[in-house]
Amino acid sequence: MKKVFDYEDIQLIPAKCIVDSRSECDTSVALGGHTFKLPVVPANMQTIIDEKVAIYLAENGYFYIMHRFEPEKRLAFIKDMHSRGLIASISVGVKEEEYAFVQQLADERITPDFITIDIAHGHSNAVIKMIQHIKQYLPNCFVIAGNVGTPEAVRDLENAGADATKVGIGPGKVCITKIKTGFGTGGWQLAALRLCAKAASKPIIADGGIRTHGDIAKSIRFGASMVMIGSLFAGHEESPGATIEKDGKLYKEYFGSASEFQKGEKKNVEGKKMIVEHKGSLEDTLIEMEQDLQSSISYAGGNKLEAIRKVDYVIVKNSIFNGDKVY
Ligand SMILES: NC(=O)C1=CN([C@@H]2O[C@H](COP(=O)(O)OP(=O)(O)OC[C@H]3O[C@@H](n4cnc5c(N)ncnc54)[C@H](OP(=O)(O)O)[C@@H]3O)[C@@H](O)[C@H]2O)C=CC1
Ligand SMILES: Nc1nc2c(ncn2[C@@H]2O[C@H](COP(=O)(O)O)[C@@H](O)[C@H]2O)c(=O)[nH]1
Repeated sequence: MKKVFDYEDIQLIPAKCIVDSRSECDTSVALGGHTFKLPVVPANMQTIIDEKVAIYLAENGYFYIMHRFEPEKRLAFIKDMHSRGLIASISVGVKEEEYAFVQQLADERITPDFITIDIAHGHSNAVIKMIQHIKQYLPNCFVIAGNVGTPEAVRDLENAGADATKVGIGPGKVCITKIKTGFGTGGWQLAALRLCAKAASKPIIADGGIRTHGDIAKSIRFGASMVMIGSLFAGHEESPGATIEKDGKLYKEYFGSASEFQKGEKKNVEGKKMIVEHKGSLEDTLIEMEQDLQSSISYAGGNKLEAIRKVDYVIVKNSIFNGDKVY
């Protein structure tokens, strides 16, 4: 069995600084022929992103992936984003009607810039078939496929034509897959990312388990091109989740895409609903993330994101917080 670790077990080792100010460090990243301000994408979940948030992110140079839980809105969404000169990035599942939707896009000569195939167990013939279907009908679309947790899965989806893969089965904050099924990368997501990245020949998106901004830098170090984040983006003024007042304090709801609440039935439930403290504006969080990542790059001894990939690290088993809470 391989030695495994997770985000809280790792510290990156500083290298000599080459910048005079952290503001000189460039956090931008290229994906699918576009350059984005941060290697970060809010999770394609209904309490994290809606049309308004997508427009805000796209207009301000951030990557986004719209969720797939209001399928009837997708066509109009793509047209609206394109009419504004913004990228269109949507999600699909693998059921029969999704094949018809992709066909409809092709018939109407509408190509979203990015399509993410978003299912729980992405190492499957269902996802391989959908990748091939999208590539046949929308060959210019950048396809992200997931979720997976093994090098074999990354290779299979890349070989089927995926342009990027999304890694993470069960590390999410509202995930109960690990408890309900006994499977996943929960508790060793960073080590799983490392194994997957070694096998990958295309970009990897690390998905789930990010609890601090430092975890973004650690994901980059272990091979991610981009990091998908749910819980840290939940609870903002702009977040679509309902606002709840409790004992005079404001909270917002954050629920799993496989929760009973999302599904509307108690069948194959692998997610839960929780409330998170109200966090203020999304813009402030994005700016803080950028500043923290600029600082990470400076500690890595560079002025670009790639510098982080080269740093050394130590495993400090479960001790980096010295018993403190994360925040
Ligand atoms: N990243 C993660 O760890 C996880 C994420 N999720 C999220 O929850 C949402 C719902 O996911 P999902 O249930 O896949 O979506 P869907 O309910 O749309 O299921 C997609 C298809 O895959 C099948 N399917 C799902 N899981 C399995 C499995 N373990 N084995 C075989 N077939 C399977 C479903 O059939 P059937 O329902 O009949 O089995 C269905 O046909 C997604 O957004 C997903 O990303 C969910 C769990 C884990
Ligand atoms: N097992 C489940 N995973 C889920 C569900 N809904 C979303 N997700 C995954 O979690 C991440 C976000 O993780 P976070 O730690 O940043 O909060 C998200 O991108 C999905 O991959 C679910 O119901 N069950």
